[in-house]
Amino acid sequence: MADVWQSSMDHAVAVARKAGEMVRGALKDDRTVMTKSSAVDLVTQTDQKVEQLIIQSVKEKFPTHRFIGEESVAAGESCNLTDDPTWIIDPIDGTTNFVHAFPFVAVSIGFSVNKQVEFGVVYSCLEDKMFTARRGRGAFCNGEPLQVSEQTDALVTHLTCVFRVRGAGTAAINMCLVASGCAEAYYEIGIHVWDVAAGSLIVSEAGGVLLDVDGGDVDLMSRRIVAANNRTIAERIVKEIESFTLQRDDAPLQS
Ligand SMILES: O=P(O)(O)O[C@H]1[C@H](O)[C@@H](O)[C@H](O)[C@H](O)[C@@H]1O
Ligand SMILES: [Mg+2]
Repeated sequence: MADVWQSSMDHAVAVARKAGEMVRGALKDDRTVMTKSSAVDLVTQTDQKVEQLIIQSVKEKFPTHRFIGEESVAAGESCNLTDDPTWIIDPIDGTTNFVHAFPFVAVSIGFSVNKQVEFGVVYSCLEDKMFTARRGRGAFCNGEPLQVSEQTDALVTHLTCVFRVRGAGTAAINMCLVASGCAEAYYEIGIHVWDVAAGSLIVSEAGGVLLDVDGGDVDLMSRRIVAANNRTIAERIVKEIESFTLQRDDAPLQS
């Protein structure tokens, strides 16, 4: 990656830290649910405030960059990835955790150019862990290099009856667990591009493998992903799970 994106990445890390402070503060006194479109799809005022904080601060520094943010899309903005530099933002990944004070909550910022993720930042707010990756330059947690595990006996961070299962309740942190070598794999159908844009690069830069749940190449707009420490485990998951298709994130908006 050309060094031209380093200042964007530095800004992403700084604003993710600031956003994390806001999330930690709100955990103490502002976890009220504003809307609930399903049992798992909650929105709080903090989700919206954090997204605004990130977008405003990026706009000031990089006025030509574009955005895909969970709350902006919920408010009706389009979710199309173009070749332009684009910040893909999940202000609180793990909103249900946040509402319950379950201590795994992340700010996730992916940055894509020419539809390719160039860097990813996941800040696990309560653990105070800053996960970062730049394409071709490795993945790190608080500055320490990350490497996926060499285990062949898989611990998986999502539901399946074949593997041992743990789950943090946030796609971004689940993927960082794989990148850190604490779990061998994560898969999910139903996630969105903002949940996995940053985490997917962190996994692949830590030496992991990404697949679609049908075994093809991963497509960040398809709402499905398998992330594993190696291809054998990724392919075993593909074989074991029953896949299905959901409306893509970039499907045309219904008029
Ligand atoms: O909506 P937010 O941003 O909190 O994120 C989602 C998580 O990332 C999923 O892993 C998880 O399974 C849920 O779908 C959750 O909603
Ligand atoms: Mg999310």
